[in-house]
Amino acid sequence: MTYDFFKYQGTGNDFVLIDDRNGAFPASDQALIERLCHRRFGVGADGLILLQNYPGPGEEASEESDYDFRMVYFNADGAEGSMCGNGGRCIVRFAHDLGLFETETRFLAVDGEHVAVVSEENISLKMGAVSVIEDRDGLTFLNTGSPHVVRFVDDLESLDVVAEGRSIRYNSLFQPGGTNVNFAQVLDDNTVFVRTYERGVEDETYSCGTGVTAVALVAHQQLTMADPVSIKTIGGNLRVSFTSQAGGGFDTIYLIGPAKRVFAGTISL
Ligand SMILES: N[C@H](CCC[C@H](N)C(=O)O)C(=O)O
Repeated sequence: MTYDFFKYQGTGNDFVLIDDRNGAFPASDQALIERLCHRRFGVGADGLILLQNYPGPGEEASEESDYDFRMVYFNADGAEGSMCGNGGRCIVRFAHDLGLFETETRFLAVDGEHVAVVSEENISLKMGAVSVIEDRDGLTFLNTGSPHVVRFVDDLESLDVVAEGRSIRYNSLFQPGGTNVNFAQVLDDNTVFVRTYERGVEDETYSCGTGVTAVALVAHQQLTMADPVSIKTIGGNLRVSFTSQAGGGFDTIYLIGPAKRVFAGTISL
């Protein structure tokens, strides 16, 4: 079998994208997906994303669920992950490149509906609402589609993100699922530098979309940083805009930044 694939990256968070509208890709083959994401034995990526038809076989679309496509996201370890913000921006660029919509799209992901707008450079992706920011034994924890710890530090450049991140990722407070871990340093009144340890990749990535979204909301709540928050990651710059609710939650959250096609190829099995 052969499968055409495309490689996309969003601020250095990189993904194998496959047009699976015919449903032929063996999505339950975890070892295969892990191998394709491997940087020595495969294409190399932080995750693999399928673009599927909505409704799928046996599903019925209602008027409210008139989606352009469905996003199915796998982490580099081959397991289906929770929501991926940079992957979401990449699949929107992919769907746009495939001609599935012109400027605005609605699609379905594991955490529900997303809308997104494409401009020349940037993809603005609407994220799910966040109802609560928790304190778990002094660690700030929230779910922005994926689970995230946010910790502010003074010297992010020299921090051992993998060692520190891994110890929090496996902390019993977050089991059985574990958590992604973001370390953040305030650079100025509305800019934060973020480095993320990603579960499922089990390493630091160059950028994490749901992670920087989490950091922006915590920066607003704990440090009164104003909307929109500018984020610097190793892989580039992002912006997060949001509305804060009286009860402490957030909605109309947008993750904004570039997403690009890098190359195309063919996987032969
Ligand atoms: N890189 C992704 C996060 C993937 C989340 C994944 N690591 C998990 O928790 O399953 C992003 O841009 O939001």
